[in-house]
Parts: sequence; structure tokens; C-alpha cells
Amino acid sequence: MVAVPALVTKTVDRLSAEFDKLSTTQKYAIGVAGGVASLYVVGSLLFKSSDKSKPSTFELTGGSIEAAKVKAEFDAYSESYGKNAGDGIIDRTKTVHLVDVFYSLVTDIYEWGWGQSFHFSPRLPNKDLRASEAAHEARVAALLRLRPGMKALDCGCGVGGPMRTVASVSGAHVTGITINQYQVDRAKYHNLKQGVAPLTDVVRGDFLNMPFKDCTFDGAYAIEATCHAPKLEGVYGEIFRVLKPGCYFVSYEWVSTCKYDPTNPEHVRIIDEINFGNGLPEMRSWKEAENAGKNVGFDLIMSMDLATASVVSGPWYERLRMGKYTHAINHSIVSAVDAIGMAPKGLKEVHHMLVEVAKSLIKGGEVGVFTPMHLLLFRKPETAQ
Ligand SMILES: C=C(CC[C@@H](C)[C@H]1CC[C@H]2C3=CC[C@H]4[C@H](C)[C@@H](O)CC[C@]4(C)[C@H]3CC[C@]12C)C(C)C
Ligand SMILES: C[S@@+](CC[C@H](N)C(=O)[O-])C[C@H]1O[C@@H](n2cnc3c(N)ncnc32)[C@H](O)[C@@H]1O
Repeated sequence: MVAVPALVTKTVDRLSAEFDKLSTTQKYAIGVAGGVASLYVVGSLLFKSSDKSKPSTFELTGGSIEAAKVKAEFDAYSESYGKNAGDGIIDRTKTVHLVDVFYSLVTDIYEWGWGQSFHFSPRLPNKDLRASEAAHEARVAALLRLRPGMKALDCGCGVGGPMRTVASVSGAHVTGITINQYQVDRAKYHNLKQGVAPLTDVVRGDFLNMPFKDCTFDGAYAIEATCHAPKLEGVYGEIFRVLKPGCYFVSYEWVSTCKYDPTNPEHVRIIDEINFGNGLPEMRSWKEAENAGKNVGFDLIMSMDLATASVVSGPWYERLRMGKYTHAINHSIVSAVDAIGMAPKGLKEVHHMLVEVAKSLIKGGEVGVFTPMHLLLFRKPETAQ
């Protein structure tokens, strides 16, 4: 006989007593919910797909961080943010390392619950999420005037969703750079599987110090990525260096809008929460982003917030708002997988951070103080070296 600890028997007794007090409908509802959850768990275990196009619930990892260290790395990440609203990352020299850690922690969860493109998009009328996403990415190829035979740079490429669209629609070759090795592996896997490998390459590196020669690329873009740089001039300056003269750089920037009031505590709180839940050192204003490009030598060609540019497209944060209940269900699933010891310890806390940041992003969008898609189109002058 197996000895059952007294604490367990006591807890079971108390739960049964509580269960007895419920009405028949409540008991029935709990039974159905339990059944669905068990079916989900058993189904996922039995029918674990060999298709690795997205991790299953039981395959969520800490990216490049070994499972035993996930909790400690997440705690260190959390502690790197200041206690006062507006502080951001206290020691900015640690930003690049912390961003690398951040992406190890979230990449599987992003792919699992969002997809292969780690960005937002305006929702186009009569187009589904994927079509709206692809249109947002294809706009980049058009703005850069990419053609077959050209070489483009994807600065902060994630697992390569945008890269695959840009290369496919333009016929140009795209090299992606990301600070996170796990993302390099995922991006290469998807590129190969989707037949885009011949037009793509992915390297691990720091976009503040890129392993490319001066004047290498015919175009460069960054989709919701340069917001991670400790200083925008640092990354913009590197992009300027590796671009050929006369070529374009387009960025979808995460910035505060002209509605942001630094003396309004609610605005400050929203931005602070967005910084923490997304691995940002601080939030820049759209004007600071424009100036950063000009400061490194670019000509500014176009500057507009795509969140408000078209009156017929739906808000970028609608997808998050619609997913509110799914996020809660996802949290129960991650917690259950954690409870049975099938997820790295700490991943539940990472997921909780994402549930919370989804709320702050929605708030930032609704109040209008934040946009993840301020379009900046720059050109390196013909005369520049
Ligand atoms: C550009 C960046 C990332 C932008 C977005 C791709 C991500 C921002 C917030 C993320 C998410 C929030 C809630 C998660 C949910 C709780 C989980 O169950 C499934 C994944 C989420 C939907 C997740 C997906 C990606 C985001 C929308 C930043 C980092 C600069
Ligand atoms: C939100 S993701 C966007 C990814 C991709 N652009 C997309 O839209 O799917 C931000 C990306 O920036 C990269 N990044 C952040 N800081 C970086 C750095 N210092 N050097 C290189 N890549 C960096 C991250 O690794 C990640 O791939």
C-alpha cells in the first residue's frame, strides 16, 4: 500500500466537502470543464505533432536558456527594472543581454499563441489577421523598392515571419539579424520548411555592432525591434553604415505619441508596464525617433503613425482585446502544465507577465499614448560614404 500524506487526505476531504455544497448545475459545469481540460491534455500528449511549425503546450521551452535556469533568469530580468514608474532598465549597459534573455523566455510562447510574425498590424477591412499581417510586411518591400538581385537587411528579425514575406513578394535576398540564438535556429527552420531558404540568411549578432561591411545592403528595415536599443542613434548609425548610399531604411517604431503627457501618472504607468513586459530599456517619443535618424545622417522621407493613418482600418490592439479570454485560458493551461512538472519552472511567471502586458498594450492603444507602428522612412544621401 502507498502511504498517502495526511496533508493530501485533509485537502481532498475539504475539497469534497466544498464540492458537496455546490448546486447540481455548478457540479455539472465543473464536470464538463474538467472533462474538456483532461481531453485537451490527453489529446495533446497522444497527438503531439511532428510538425514543429509551432511548439505544442508541452514543448514550451526557455529558448536558449536551459530549463533549470529559467526561473532565475526571469527573476534577474524582473529585478533589472527600477522600482519607480519611468525608470525602465536601471543599468542600460546590460540591455542587450537582458533582451537576449527576454527573447529566450518569450519566443516559444509568442509562436504558440501569436504566430511567426512578432509584431502588430492594422486590421484591414474584409481581410483576416494573416492577410492584414502580410500586407503590413509587404508595405516594407514596396517602400524599399526591393527587386530581385537586391540585398536587404532585416534588423531584429525574430523567427523570420516578415523576412519570408519580404523576400517572397520582392524576390530580393534578405539577411536577418537577431541577438537571440534560439530565434536564429527557429527562423532557419521555418525558412527551409517554407521554401524561402534560397532567398534568406539569418545571423546571430548585435544590431549595435553588426558583422557586415560598410555599404553592403540595397535596403534595410526594422519591424518593432529598434525599440530594444539602449540608444536609437546606436542602431540607426549601424544601419546607416551598412546601407549603400542612396538606399532606404524603413522602421515601424514603438514610440509614445503626441498624446503622451509625462506629468499624467496614468500615462507614465502604462508606458512603464509596456517597457517591463516587452524588454524595452525606455520608451522614446516619435519626435526623438525622427531626430535620431537625422542625427546619424539620414534624410527623413516619411513619418506617420500607421495606427491612425487610415480611418477604415481597425485598431492594432483589437487582436489583443479579442484574445483576452484566450489569454486567461492559456494561463490556466500553462499553470496546469507547470503543476505537473512538464514546463520549465518560471515559465508560468513569464506567461503571467505577458497576460499583464497585453492589458497595458490595449490601454496604451485605447488612450492613444502609445503606438507600435510609427512609420519612419529614411534615405542615406547619395553623397554619403
Ligand atoms: C514587438 C514586440 C512584441 C509584440 C507582440 C508580438 C507581443 C506583445 C505582447 C505579446 C503577447 C501578449 C499576451 C500573450 C498571451 C498571454 C499568451 O497566452 C499567448 C501569446 C500572447 C498573445 C503574446 C504574443 C506576442 C505579443 C502580442 C516587443 C517585444 C517589442
Ligand atoms: C519584437 S521582435 C520583432 C521581430 C521581427 N521584426 C518580427 O516582426 O517578427 C524584436 C526583435 O529584435 C531583436 N533584437 C533586439 N535587440 C537586438 C540587438 N541588440 N541586436 C540584434 N537583434 C536585437 C530581437 O532579438 C527580436 O528578434
